[in-house]
Amino acid sequence: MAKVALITGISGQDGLILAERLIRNGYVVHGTSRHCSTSLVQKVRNFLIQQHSTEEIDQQLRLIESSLLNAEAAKKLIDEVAPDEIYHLAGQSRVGRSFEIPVETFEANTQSTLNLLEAVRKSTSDHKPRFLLAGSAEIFGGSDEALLSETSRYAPRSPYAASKLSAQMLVETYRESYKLFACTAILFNHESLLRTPEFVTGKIAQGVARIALGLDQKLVLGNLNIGRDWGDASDTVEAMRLILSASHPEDFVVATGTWRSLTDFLDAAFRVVGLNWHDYVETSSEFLRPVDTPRLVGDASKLRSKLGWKPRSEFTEMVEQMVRHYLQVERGTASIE
Ligand SMILES: C[C@H]1O[C@H](OP(=O)(O)OP(=O)(O)OC[C@H]2O[C@@H](n3cnc4c(=O)[nH]c(N)nc43)[C@H](O)[C@@H]2O)[C@@H](O)[C@@H](O)C1=O
Repeated sequence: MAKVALITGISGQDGLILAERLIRNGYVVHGTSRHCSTSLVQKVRNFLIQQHSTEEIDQQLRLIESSLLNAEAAKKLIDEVAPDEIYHLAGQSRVGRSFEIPVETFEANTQSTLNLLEAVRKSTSDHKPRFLLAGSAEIFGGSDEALLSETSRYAPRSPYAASKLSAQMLVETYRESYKLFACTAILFNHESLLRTPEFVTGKIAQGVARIALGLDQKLVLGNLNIGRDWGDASDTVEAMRLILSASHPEDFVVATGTWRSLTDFLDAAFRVVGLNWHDYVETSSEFLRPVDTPRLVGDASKLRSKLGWKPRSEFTEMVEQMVRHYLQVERGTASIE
């Protein structure tokens, strides 16, 4: 019997990459989205069709419209799909935006997690599904530790970070008190060709492409004095799979361990088209956050040693692929989906 996975938020960067990986591994994948519009269904299928036949997609993929904010709907979803594994990726993922919509952020990230955990707890199925939450390194946003691990001090500094920390605490509670196989993957920044310009890496890749093609003269950013541990989404998704396949439920930091400044990213991105970023980048207060996270670097030793995870991709190569992809998008020969 094929394993059944439920991916909430299947149309996001991680959801698409994970769906592709699970289908490749023989799973039947049920993916939820708040609105299953024709364009969303097309977006998911268009992505998967690059790697799979139409028959495989028809047999192994089901898309479901579902609001996880409704406890009854979440319960019905779990009962009907009866998944072996749940990857809870849906939510409001923009840190800056969370300062403007804290209530919606908390509902999308925390209430949804509680509803799903409750649905799993109440499920009468013989084998309860394993549950993974896409957590966030932002829970350490205000920390001054050089390398952040599972035991680092929590220091949320945005409504987004607070919502992710609360969701993670719910996962821990259900694991310890109700003995569910529930884990949080504490994700550091991870990028891919699917990264949209709402995030700084996608914005830079798009901006560089537009400047190189003569469509824009400059790229306007916010705070340049930041650095991140930018990994590759494909490696991150592999970590999620490993965490749910482990013998015990545990939380794991997912990070490369390497720090890059935003100007390192700019350097690498502009170099792809033979330009110097100093000539094109400007800053504006429009893109500043009320409180920013200056630096986040993770220590994934636990994931490496216990589950054998190793990031495979390399920073400069990843940046180059993102810029080349956006060059195609801006020339009109590819879509960011
Ligand atoms: C781990 C964490 O990772 C991601 O959150 P993020 O780190 O906030 O990602 P970002 O790409 O929006 O910002 C990175 C940094 O870049 C600075 N920055 C400068 N200028 C612009 C700018 O123009 N736009 C944006 N978006 N950021 C800018 C900005 O101020 C910030 O310091 C999400 O996946 C999130 O879901 C998650 O969990």
